[in-house]
Amino acid sequence: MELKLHSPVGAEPVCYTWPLIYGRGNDKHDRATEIVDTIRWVCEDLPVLKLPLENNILCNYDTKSYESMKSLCDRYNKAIDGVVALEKGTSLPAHRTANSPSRGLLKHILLQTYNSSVTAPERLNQYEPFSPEVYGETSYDLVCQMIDHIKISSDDIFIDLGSGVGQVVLQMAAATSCKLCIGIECADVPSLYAESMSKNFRTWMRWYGKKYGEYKLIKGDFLAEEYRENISQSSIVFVNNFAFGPALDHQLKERFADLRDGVKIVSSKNFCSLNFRISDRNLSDIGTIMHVSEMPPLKGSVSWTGRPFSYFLHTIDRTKLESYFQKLKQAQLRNNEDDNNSNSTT
Ligand SMILES: CC(=O)NCCCCNc1ncnc2c1ncn2[C@@H]1O[C@H](CN(CCCNC(=O)Nc2ccc(C(C)(C)C)cc2)C(C)C)[C@@H](O)[C@H]1O
Repeated sequence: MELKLHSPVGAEPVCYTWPLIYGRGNDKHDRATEIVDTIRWVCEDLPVLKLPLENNILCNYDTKSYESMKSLCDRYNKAIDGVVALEKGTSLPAHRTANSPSRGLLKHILLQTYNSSVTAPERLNQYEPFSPEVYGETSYDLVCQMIDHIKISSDDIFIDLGSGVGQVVLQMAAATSCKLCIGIECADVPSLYAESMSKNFRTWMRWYGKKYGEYKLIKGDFLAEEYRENISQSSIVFVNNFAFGPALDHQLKERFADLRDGVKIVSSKNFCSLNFRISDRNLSDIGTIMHVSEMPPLKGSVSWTGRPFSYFLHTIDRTKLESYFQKLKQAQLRNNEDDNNSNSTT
């Protein structure tokens, strides 16, 4: 037994097999709820359908009954076939100029992508600071806040260092105008899931008729020599380094020394002290070439320590170091003048 949903833009229908895998005790992964939410999201894009569907089918259905879900899907499909047929007639079918998904829709698509890809979440270490299982709970909104906080253009290349199953990369590819989004992940299980996440993401985005930028999910160790260039060519670097040790952070600082001025690094632990001041004792610190600031924690987000999470925005700026040496030189020149003056008067 299966349930089909026709695409609002005439792409291939998606199929769910019944019985649906019920959320492992949590409704956010309940595929039946996902089907109803999908119909609601399609209605958001098609106001002509919103009222009739809400009044007729979205008001009474039983997610535990196949018959009820079957009739829900059949009536949705009938309505959609009508709209798609109508659009086929018009000269400029609206969806040909695909738009980016709204933030609400993208959150739903990332959940659908996760549900259809990560079939055994227990195989992922769920104690990660941002476990993929609950991505939509806080990480999604957090990344939205980062997107609002840093100016992003189509000249930008984004990289997520240690990208897990790829949720942040997919979100950035669909939510920003970056010309390329890259994720590098070394562990086997998340990398394998990232492949199916990518496949299902493309299927869902095509099904909704939504556009997204180019992205690459790479399996590898981001410290490997072969990825130095991927990092040095990036202009926006995300690294959730909260649980990284000093050795790993040091290795990352080495890569950051190659980044161009203006490049932004957003992390969950700061790479240099917030009150770093250049002196002749810390000239080799990464702090000499970057400004760092603490970003406001996401409203409502608390970390497992109970304190609100805070984030750090680092911006590469070598003029800091240049002006330090300028001042040093001027100071030396003044000292020399004073010496000369004092010599000449003696
Ligand atoms: C071969 C080998 O294992 N060598 C050891 C190398 C260690 C360092 N190199 C690594 N290379 C590649 N991937 C590695 C290596 N270290 C570990 N990871 C992977 O990071 C993943 C965990 N990721 C999260 C995955 C999802 N992505 C996010 O949460 N991204 C993200 C980034 C920034 C933010 C903000 C802006 C808010 C700060 C929010 C979210 C973080 C915590 C590091 C795990 O799957 C690890 O396997």
